[in-house]
Amino acid sequence: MHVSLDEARSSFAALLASRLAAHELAPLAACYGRILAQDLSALVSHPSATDSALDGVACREADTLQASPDTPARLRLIGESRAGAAFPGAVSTGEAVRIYTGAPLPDGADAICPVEQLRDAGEGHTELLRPASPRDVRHAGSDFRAGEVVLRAGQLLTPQRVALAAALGHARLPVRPRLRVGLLSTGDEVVEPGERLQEGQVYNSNLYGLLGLVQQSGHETLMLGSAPDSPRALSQALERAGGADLLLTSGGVSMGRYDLVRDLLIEDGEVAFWKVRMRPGGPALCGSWRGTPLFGLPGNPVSALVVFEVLVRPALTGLPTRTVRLRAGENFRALPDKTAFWRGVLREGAVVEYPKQASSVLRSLSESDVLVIVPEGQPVRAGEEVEVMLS
Ligand SMILES: Nc1nc2c(c(=O)[nH]1)N[C@H]1C(S)=C(S)[C@@H](COP(=O)(O)OP(=O)(O)OC[C@H]3O[C@@H](n4cnc5c(N)ncnc54)[C@H](O)[C@@H]3O)O[C@H]1N2
Ligand code: MOO
Repeated sequence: MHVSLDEARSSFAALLASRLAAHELAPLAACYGRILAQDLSALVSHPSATDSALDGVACREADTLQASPDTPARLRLIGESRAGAAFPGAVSTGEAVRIYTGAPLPDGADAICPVEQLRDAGEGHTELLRPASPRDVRHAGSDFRAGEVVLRAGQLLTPQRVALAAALGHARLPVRPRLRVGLLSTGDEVVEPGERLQEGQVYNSNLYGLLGLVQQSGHETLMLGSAPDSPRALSQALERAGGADLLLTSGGVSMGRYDLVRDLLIEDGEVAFWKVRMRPGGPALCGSWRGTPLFGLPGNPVSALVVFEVLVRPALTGLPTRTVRLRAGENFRALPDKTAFWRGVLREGAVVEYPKQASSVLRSLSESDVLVIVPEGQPVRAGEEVEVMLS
């Protein structure tokens, strides 16, 4: 019986839940691509003191309101404020302090005039050619305040967010555990790239798609090679994954005599679901083998990678699939009982269909820009908006 996309996602997530529940502390430099496990608050405020956004002078705005090249505001220079060496005194009417970007604003000053708008007036004075601006004062805590939650549990740690975490004052971050994911390709016909290909054989492209996708999702991979179509060879290959948190297989989940992965689960584990209301990827299989969660991806190369994006990645990252809406540049057909994920190409601000949609055409993923999501029985007309995933 075919399950819905939501049922498939929650069923797989439930199988992984206990393994993903823990968290560990990782140094910042090891956090790229990992998932934050707890909310993160700022340990300090930024800026830590009210400071200047420009190199120039700090003064009182009221002294400079009429300043122009013809009627410059003449101010007496009384000192300097540098990052790390604040001016110790206060600025009074008619006075200015030289200041540099990021240096603390002296007491009494409320505005900045940049160096490009200054003219030397001799005798320890400077002339402002335009009014000093309070907008170039950066107030303490205006970016974030100590104690404020700035990053949220579940966020993917991109380089930008790791940089922000460093700015918040954290040296180590609570991250979700890395699962060890065993990857196994199945099929007598599957051959490693670099070897000689006989007629009827196919190179093991699925492995090289899945390897990268698992790593991109923040987890470790364990290469189990490929297994021929025999129950014994299959279980021997999976045994090599001792200690894996998840087994990811490709091929052998459809209706053929040699589609053996499901039999393996029936005999030595449990089937959580088999067949999902989606295309490509209908025959996806999920369950556990000897207590280890197993996801059986279909062998067709497009199906394997699309099922990963739609069903596997959300569970591995804990993040929902990110979609955007685009204008359809042509009609997209719907399937009566399956959500379709058609490969789409961006053209003139709209999305059109990639010409070859067969699940065996791996080029369709390489040459398309998005996966167009067409819900069951709801065709999309040209000009309407359609939801897409980046592929
Ligand atoms: N009678 C039916 N036949 C099929 C059905 C069906 O419902 N009834 N479903 C079709 C669909 S949809 C898909 S998808 C495939 C899935 O089949 P399997 O998961 O059993 O995969 P295989 O039969 O082993 O291989 C399918 C195809 O993919 C190539 N392949 C396999 N492994 C790799 C790999 N590691 N790298 C690259 N390519 C691979 C394989 O050579 C086949 O061409 O079943 C349909 N059939
Ligand atoms: O849906 Mo299969 O997964 O199209 O070839």
